[in-house]
Amino acid sequence: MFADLSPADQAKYVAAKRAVELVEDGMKLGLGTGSTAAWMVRCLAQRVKAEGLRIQGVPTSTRTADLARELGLEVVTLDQAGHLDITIDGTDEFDSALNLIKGGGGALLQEKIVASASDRMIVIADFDKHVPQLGKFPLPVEVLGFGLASSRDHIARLLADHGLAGCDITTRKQGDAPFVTDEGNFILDLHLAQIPDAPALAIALNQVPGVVENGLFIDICDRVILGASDGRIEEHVRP
Ligand SMILES: O=C[C@H](O)[C@H](O)[C@H](O)COP(=O)(O)O
Repeated sequence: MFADLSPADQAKYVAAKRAVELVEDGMKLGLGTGSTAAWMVRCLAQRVKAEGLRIQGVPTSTRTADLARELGLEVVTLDQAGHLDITIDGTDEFDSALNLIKGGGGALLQEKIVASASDRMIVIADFDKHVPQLGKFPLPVEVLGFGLASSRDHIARLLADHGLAGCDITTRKQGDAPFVTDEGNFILDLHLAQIPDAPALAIALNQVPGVVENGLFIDICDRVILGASDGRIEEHVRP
């Protein structure tokens, strides 16, 4: 199943496999979204099959739900599960405080709800995702379609107040059409380059009418597991 992987996939697999080792029989899990999280779903399905684990999974996107079902995992909604033991997800960036930028795949809203309903959030990634300061990866913000231009202008003014004047804000596209999230909303990508005060910006963005959620995950992630293509693993725990 895991033969002939590219170095990038080997790194993701190594991190995913390690995270799945922390899963115990009877747990309810949040299943993240993205290429790294997909490896976690595959590794989890393999363990469930081999060891007969009783696991319920709450997916954070239709993509992950489809993959989990295809591999035979039991999929339930967050409300059916109630409380979750662990969410395992990927990230686009993380800093040394284990704050994250997520949403490169557009799943940030369900990811944040699911991670926040979990006792622990474990992030899996390759070493390149570790940054000294968040912001190089464009910050995704999920917004309602109603009043999109007005919300974008409001965000631009807010960024200026946070010392980030003049940053480009783009509407995410899928082909020629706007990208639409699982919840039927749009994504604005904020090209900030650096975010001097991520906790403050995360709170401020969610005050803008029309903003549904932003991709800054502050004080949510408990542990990051990094994998490398040579099998090396590094773990960071939130101080
Ligand atoms: O919306 C997508 C998620 O936040 C992903 O977890 C994130 O973009 C990382 O994806 P990948 O593992 O493919 O780099």
